[in-house]
Amino acid sequence: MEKRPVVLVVMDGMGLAETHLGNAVQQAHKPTLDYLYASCPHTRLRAHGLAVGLPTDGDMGNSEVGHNAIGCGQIYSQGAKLVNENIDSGEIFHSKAWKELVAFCKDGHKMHFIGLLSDGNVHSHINHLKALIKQAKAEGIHEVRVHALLDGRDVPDTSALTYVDDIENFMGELNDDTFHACIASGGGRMQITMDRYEADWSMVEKGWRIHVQGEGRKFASATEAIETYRKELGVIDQDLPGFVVAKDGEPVGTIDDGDSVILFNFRGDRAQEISRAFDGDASFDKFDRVKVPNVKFAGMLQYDADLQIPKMYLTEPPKIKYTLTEELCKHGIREYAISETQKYGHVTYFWNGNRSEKFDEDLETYVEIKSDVVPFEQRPWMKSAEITDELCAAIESGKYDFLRTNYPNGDMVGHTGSLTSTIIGVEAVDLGLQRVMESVKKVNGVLLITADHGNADEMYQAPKEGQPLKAKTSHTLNRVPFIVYNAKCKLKTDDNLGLSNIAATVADFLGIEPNEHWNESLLK
Ligand SMILES: O=C(O)[C@H](O)COP(=O)(O)O
Ligand SMILES: [Mn+2]
Ligand SMILES: [Mn+2]
Repeated sequence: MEKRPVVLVVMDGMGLAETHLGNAVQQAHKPTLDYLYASCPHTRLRAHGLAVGLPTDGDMGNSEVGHNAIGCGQIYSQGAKLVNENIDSGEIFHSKAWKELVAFCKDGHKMHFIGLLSDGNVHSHINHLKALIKQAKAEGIHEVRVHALLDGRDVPDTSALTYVDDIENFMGELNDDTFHACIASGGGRMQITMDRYEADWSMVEKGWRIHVQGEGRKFASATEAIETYRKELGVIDQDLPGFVVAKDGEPVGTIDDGDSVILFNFRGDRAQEISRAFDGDASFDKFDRVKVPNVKFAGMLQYDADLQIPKMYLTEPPKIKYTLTEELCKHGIREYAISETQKYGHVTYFWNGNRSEKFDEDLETYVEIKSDVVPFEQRPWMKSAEITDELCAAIESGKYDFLRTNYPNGDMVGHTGSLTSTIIGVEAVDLGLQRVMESVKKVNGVLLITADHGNADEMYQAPKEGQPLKAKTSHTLNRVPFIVYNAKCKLKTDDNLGLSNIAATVADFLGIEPNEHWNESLLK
């Protein structure tokens, strides 16, 4: 095959749904995508469940597992599954980290659990938290404090109380004369603690003050905080401000010297910054931690093995080998990756099997466009134009053989639950694609277009008879497109094909032999 530059575009969160109702992808004015579907080879891929290493086909896809699969051409058991197995076998409680943390806080100190309180299974699962609390009691811990990040992004938008009630009932049943567990602090996941890719460290600082120092608005319970904020602000769970649970004016669970802290999220992007705040020495300068308690800290997983974030962890992360980048570097292929902050790590860190370091400084170029820190329903176009400017220039420069990008709009705007804004987000992507096509055509390249999972394709929850439609903020279980522009080819259409079939396809178009460990190419 003649050597031509290959460009791969991931339209984050733009899946394929049958229904038109609430489908921002279908409802958008998208002449470019319409043209591509009408005139170019295309197929559908699985982007959820077993096809991306999740426990069951009931699990929706997400960016981590999606970009891992695209970037390594294989299916690895992912965090959600590995933690389940580690807990089911009891191995987790024999890990070095668990033993050290238990021993450290046993006498008169507290064990803290910080994490996303839901069953979304994207960053965490409430069942994992329950298993850890139960075992903490069994091993003689007296005090447990939960710092609950409220979801509403991977689960229904106002479901926080379901999970708060669930964990409080669970802890209530365990509580007795020797053991006391309760919620100590929390807040919406888009307000505190769970920033990613250094988009907004002030979120992490807010979380630190609330969880560690007990500094924030005080309430008698998490329920009171949620109900009060909902009444006052009318916002959905992910946007609820931080709160501290207090009794007689005193926080019930600050993080103090001698305590142990477990971050029970398994996914890495939104877990790294708070981990760095806990693990960081005196040189940590992202915000003023005021006082750093002498604690032992562990993550549910190690979120970046090269950078050792965090140093202690309960579950071994998937060891993703034979990545596309590694293989392309061996062949001297010059790579270019670009996105805006919110998805920058998706096309670098997740893409390369959760490694943020480059394989080859000379062959790889990474570009980050700074994301705005605004509610994305107010700026649904996000940085699509700026990404496109840079990408088109890179394509036309002739300096790169393989270029990739992620347009975040369908996903980031989709998560806000606003159908109108998400339609505009999809239109911004469509405009970007049109410009990318022109550049690809100029250099006689090949353009591949796909998505990592659905989101914008279903903006309403399943309708319930007699009730008004409710916004849906989470991802979907739908298939995603795979489209080839400017290359004559025939694509396979088997129902079992998924994101892990893309790596070999890219290799085919670049004219190199796919790695033997990769799943088959989509080319017939
Ligand atoms: O972290 C998030 O924003 C959501 O939980 C998942 O979205 P992503 O998998 O598309 O990043
Ligand atoms: Mn995504
Ligand atoms: Mn998403």
